[in-house]
Amino acid sequence: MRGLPRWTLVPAALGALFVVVPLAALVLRVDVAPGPDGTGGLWALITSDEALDALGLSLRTSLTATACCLVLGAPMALVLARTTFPGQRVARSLVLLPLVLPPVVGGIALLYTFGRRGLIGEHLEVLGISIAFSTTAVVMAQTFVALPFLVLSMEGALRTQDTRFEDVAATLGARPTTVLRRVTLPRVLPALASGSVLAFARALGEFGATITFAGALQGVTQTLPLEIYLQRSADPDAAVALSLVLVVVAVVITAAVHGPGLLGGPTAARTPRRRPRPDGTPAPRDTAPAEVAPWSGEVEPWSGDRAAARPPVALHVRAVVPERGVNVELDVAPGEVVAILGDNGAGKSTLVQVVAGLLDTRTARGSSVVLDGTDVSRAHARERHVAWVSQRPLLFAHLSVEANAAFGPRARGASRGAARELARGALGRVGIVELAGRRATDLSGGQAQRASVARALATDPDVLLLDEPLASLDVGVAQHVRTALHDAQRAQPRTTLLVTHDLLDVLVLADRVVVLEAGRVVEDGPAADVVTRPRSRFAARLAGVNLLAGTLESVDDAVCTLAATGARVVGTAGEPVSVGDPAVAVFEPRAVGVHRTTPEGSPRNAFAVVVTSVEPHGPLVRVWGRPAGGRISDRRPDDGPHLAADLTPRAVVELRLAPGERVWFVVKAAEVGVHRR
Ligand SMILES: Nc1ncnc2c1ncn2[C@@H]1O[C@H](COP(=O)(O)OP(=O)(O)OP(=O)(O)O)[C@@H](O)[C@H]1O
Repeated sequence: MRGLPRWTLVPAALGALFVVVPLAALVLRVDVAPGPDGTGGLWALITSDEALDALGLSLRTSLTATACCLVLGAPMALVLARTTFPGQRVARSLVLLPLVLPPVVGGIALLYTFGRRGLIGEHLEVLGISIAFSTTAVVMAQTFVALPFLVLSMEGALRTQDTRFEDVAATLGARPTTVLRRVTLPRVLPALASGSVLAFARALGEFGATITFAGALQGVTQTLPLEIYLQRSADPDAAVALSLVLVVVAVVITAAVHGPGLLGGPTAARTPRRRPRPDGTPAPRDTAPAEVAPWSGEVEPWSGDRAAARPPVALHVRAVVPERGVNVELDVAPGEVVAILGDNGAGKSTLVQVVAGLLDTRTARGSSVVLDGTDVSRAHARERHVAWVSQRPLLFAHLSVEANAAFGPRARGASRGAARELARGALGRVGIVELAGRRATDLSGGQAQRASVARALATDPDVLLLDEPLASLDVGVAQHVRTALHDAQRAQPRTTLLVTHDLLDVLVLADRVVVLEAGRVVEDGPAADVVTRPRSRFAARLAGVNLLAGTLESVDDAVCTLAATGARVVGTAGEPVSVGDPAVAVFEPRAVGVHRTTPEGSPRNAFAVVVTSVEPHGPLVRVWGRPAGGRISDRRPDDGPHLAADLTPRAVVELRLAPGERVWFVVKAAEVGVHRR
């Protein structure tokens, strides 16, 4: 009752009674015992020849109709949920029409299609095939009314499924049919099962379409609902007894769909089953750092068949996706790890999707991907030999960890044994070979992400695409996975694009850094340079330094003046520069002094700022400010550079610094490094 108004109980109870009382009345009307003359009685009535014929026919035809619904309905649901085509809404409405049509209308429609003089029936008749008023007609009538139940149930489940699982399977080399069989269908199995049960139930209870299209011939077309209807006037007791049989069947079916733990009913909540550990303690939950199995650091020998001989490949990508404002061109050297950085929406994932072949060619028109000199732009994701690891592990929940890792090699045609060996080798590389037998759902966040990396490595990809693989992990767990990635790369250098927002990833994993801004490359250089001498605002933020961009106005020996947005910055050039060069001025937050009044004398830069936040930063306090007119007048304050100053807590108290205060940020010219953009 939590949170529910009490009055809802009344209509709810009335509704329940409305369903239960008529059923109770039916049950009470049944004469279980035979009459005084020894005839009648429930058992005799439901075991009469007519009743058994009708029940047998109903079960046979309903099962056949359910099979037809599966064969036709599952592909229909797949097409409706996973494709787009003109007139799709209309097609969907037509498919679901039998749900709202009176069944008798369906029967008439079938008659005019498959009857003797029907649209198709008259041609079949010439061939000696007569459908109407046969058992086949019963099955067709039942299929006609039951099909939408299966389509609706499965389409709904497909629409809510995360299609990235299928993307992963494709990048692992699986063909569409393999993806369907091994990834899509297992994931919608509960919906498929409940849809089938509902279709079976609807077929079993079907009356109107059947009597119109198939008639009522005992043993041929007279199903149980027809038998009940016909007995109603001849023998009401028999009709009631047979109705009870249908009620019992309906109860069993309802229990199968909604009963506890059965076929994905509501009480069978999809919480992943966690196996206890051998010592009896519960299996670990996701993302709990303390529960990540300690990694021994040992690296198992790589047993990939192609690994030893094959040198890493070079990658050239031109990602042009106009709808997303992305236009990026990139060359990656063999075995190089390139970190792709940038703000949210900068185009990092889009770049990765283009390389993986996960965008349709219309969306990514103008894009091209060349691997080791071979143009794979038109190749399907499965043919590119490019593996993709995303922020979520996307492990196939119905498979073990080892089967997940073996998925790629199997999809590429390896035998079971060979795939298993490759999977174990890859799991060993990321330090979780001892988890091979676990279900994928029984892993912590860090273990799952390592398994996901192993699954990618097991295919020995030409290019590894890591799209924020550590972003969803706790710090400690991320460190485990980062180390695993680092060691895997050291053991076998692999051309890699690593999307990240984390400086540690750059420092530990990347050879080179590319920064994207609004779909364009704004910085590209060796990781060490980008971190120590950032040229883009994003890289400066990552490296924890202040950055102002502009054009060099004057150069006097090493001292130069940069005209930044509405301000002049004086600094020292660490490389040869000339007037007119686009350049950036970079300075550390700890070099910034904060003053309440305009400072006097010495070659200093002073920027009027409005304090935007004050936050702890190790033993110091970081004061963030946004230029506020004066030395820097930013026309778009929201886009203006944020400047940081690191002060002692005492200085913050003395200056009474709080968001909204106007102060001066002051930095000596000698502390400002200037370099070309
Ligand atoms: N499926 C999509 N359909 C249309 N536009 C999209 C789609 N996915 C992303 N975009 C848009 O494309 C641009 C680039 O998005 P993308 O996901 O590549 O950025 P990102 O750098 O990976 O961002 P984040 O760091 O938030 O993941 C954004 O403007 C985004 O809104």
